[in-house]
Amino acid sequence: MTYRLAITLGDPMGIGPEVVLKALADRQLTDEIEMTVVGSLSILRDTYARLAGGSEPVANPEELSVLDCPLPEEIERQLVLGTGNRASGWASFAYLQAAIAHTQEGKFQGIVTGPIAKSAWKAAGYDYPGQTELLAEASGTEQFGMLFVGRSPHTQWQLITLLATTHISLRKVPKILTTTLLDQKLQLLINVLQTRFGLDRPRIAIAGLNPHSGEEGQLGTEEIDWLIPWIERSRKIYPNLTLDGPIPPDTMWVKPAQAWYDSSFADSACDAYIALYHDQGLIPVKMLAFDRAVNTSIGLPFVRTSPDHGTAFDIAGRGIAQSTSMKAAIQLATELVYQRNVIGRSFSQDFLI
Ligand SMILES: NC(=O)C1=CN([C@@H]2O[C@H](COP(=O)(O)OP(=O)(O)OC[C@H]3O[C@@H](n4cnc5c(N)ncnc54)[C@H](O)[C@@H]3O)[C@@H](O)[C@H]2O)C=CC1
Ligand SMILES: NCC(=O)COP(=O)(O)O
Repeated sequence: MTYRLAITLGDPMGIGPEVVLKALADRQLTDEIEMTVVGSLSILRDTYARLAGGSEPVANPEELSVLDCPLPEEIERQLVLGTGNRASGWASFAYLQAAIAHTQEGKFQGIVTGPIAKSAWKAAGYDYPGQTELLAEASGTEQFGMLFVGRSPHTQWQLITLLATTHISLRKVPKILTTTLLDQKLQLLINVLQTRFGLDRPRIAIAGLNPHSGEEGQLGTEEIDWLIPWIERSRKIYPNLTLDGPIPPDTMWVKPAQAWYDSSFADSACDAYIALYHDQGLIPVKMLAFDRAVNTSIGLPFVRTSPDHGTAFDIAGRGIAQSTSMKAAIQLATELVYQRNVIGRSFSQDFLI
């Protein structure tokens, strides 16, 4: 069987089209699996015309498989390169919807999404916190997670980070974090570590919520009230698992940072890290691996990955966007599609960036 990935352009006025064309110029990447770009051919042609002949190779859209999503004239007129607005939000939403519909028909086994601006979606009337939630809703998935995977170019050690909560205001974090939510996220994480990453007895670290994990209640009581009891209960439920924590959130990232640069620290680092809220997890991930981390949605009935960066409107059209995170997203999606669909196939370490 031939496996196929859909690659959406994301916001057409951001760097999505540029990083897609740069990534697809990499032959090694495109040899592994068939890929179809989902977006507007007119945008791809404009991007190619701007970038071709520059310092970095770019794929020619005429030589790619493209699922064209032509834009209505009224939308096209409102597009402004480097700006996310109602029209660009309309377009990026349409691209993702098309990719989902074709995936559900069985045309694709996975989707790699270009970055979108949530504010542009909102301006276009689409009220979703992000692409993850649309993918979950469209596929009828109630329990899903946002996982970031980055492989160190220095040591090959992998930083795997699950966000227990995602796109919500900081004020809401303590209200939304419950032991039921953590049960669901932990179960999803264990499942993906075992089935997709081959980690049968994973060691997982979980961050505290408060500074110094509450300092025995002096700086906050969530740890004493429910987080420590939840960790103790989870250790009994999953005896094959090592669950460390709650670890003071500032120091939790010291060992991963050491393992990122020096393989002699790999054994003291954990297989995966659970951050309780968006920035607690993504500041260290982006500090270490902004150029190569991949956001993957777990729990969906198909594979979904995305680069970790956003639309970068500030550099759109300048030809200087790095495509390494998009390449890593395509590579990880390829690996996950094969792992889901081809029993027993595994990839060598050097397959991944
Ligand atoms: N997967 C997705 O769809 C994501 C979307 N976003 C959205 O992106 C928009 C902009 O978010 P920001 O916080 O500004 O983050 P951003 O990642 O777009 O940009 C942050 C900084 O990094 C630079 N940068 C980003 N990607 C780069 C690349 N590939 N090569 C070179 N430089 C790069 C930008 O120029 C900017 O200076 C927001 O609307 C946000 O919601 C943010 C993260 C992920
Ligand atoms: N910070 C991660 C992010 O914004 C990705 O969101 P999503 O569009 O993948 O849901």
